[in-house]
Amino acid sequence: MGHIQITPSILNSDFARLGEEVARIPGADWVHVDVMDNHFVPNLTFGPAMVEALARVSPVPLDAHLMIEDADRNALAYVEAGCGSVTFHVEAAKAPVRLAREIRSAGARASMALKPATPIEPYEDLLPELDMLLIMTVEPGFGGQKFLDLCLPKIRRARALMDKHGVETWLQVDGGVSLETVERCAEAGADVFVAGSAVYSAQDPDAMVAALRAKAEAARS
Ligand SMILES: O=C(CO)[C@H](O)[C@H](O)COP(=O)(O)O
Ligand SMILES: [Co+2]
Repeated sequence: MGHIQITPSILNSDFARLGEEVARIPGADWVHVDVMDNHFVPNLTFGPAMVEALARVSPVPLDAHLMIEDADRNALAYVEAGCGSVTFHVEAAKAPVRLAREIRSAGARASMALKPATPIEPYEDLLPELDMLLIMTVEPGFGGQKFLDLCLPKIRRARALMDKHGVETWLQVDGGVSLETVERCAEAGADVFVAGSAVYSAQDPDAMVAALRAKAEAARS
């Protein structure tokens, strides 16, 4: 299992002041950028030009979460925009192995996401192709939703499969992660934690990053 990483999502931050919003979380490991196309999910956010502008000012690297159809054709634009990690949804990729290899060849970490109802087992053999697996803990589309406890067994099963294959793949959780739920995720085997509303609704977002990290680290020991 990798070290604990905290990745605030800017989805619930102030879109009119994005440069200032990312400057409020210097203690984060990554900034999580939720790209939505109004087709794969019923919501619309940023495209590559906006992400490229954010990458230029962010104090930490960008972790793009692509909730877009036709990931095969569109994912590389986010590597070119300067993201250090690019996550595509397996439900939106026609050729996930080829896509993961293309993302890696282009110079970013390759990551694949699973919606809550998508099982991990059919994708076990893909784990060595991935730098990170994202297990969604809400239905993708919106920030501020309630954490789905029904996803915890899948996190445990994914961690067991990673151990079985001896891979270094990080295990990210995204959706409803807060001081109330972060321990459950860490105990189940997650090591990378996305938190949007928990971080940006806090008085001091960087202190919330530290508090989430402390809870996750304590849950693991
Ligand atoms: O991918 C996402 C939604 O589809 C977001 O990353 C996620 O919901 C973060 O926000 P919150 O922590 O408020 O749930
Ligand atoms: Co996300």
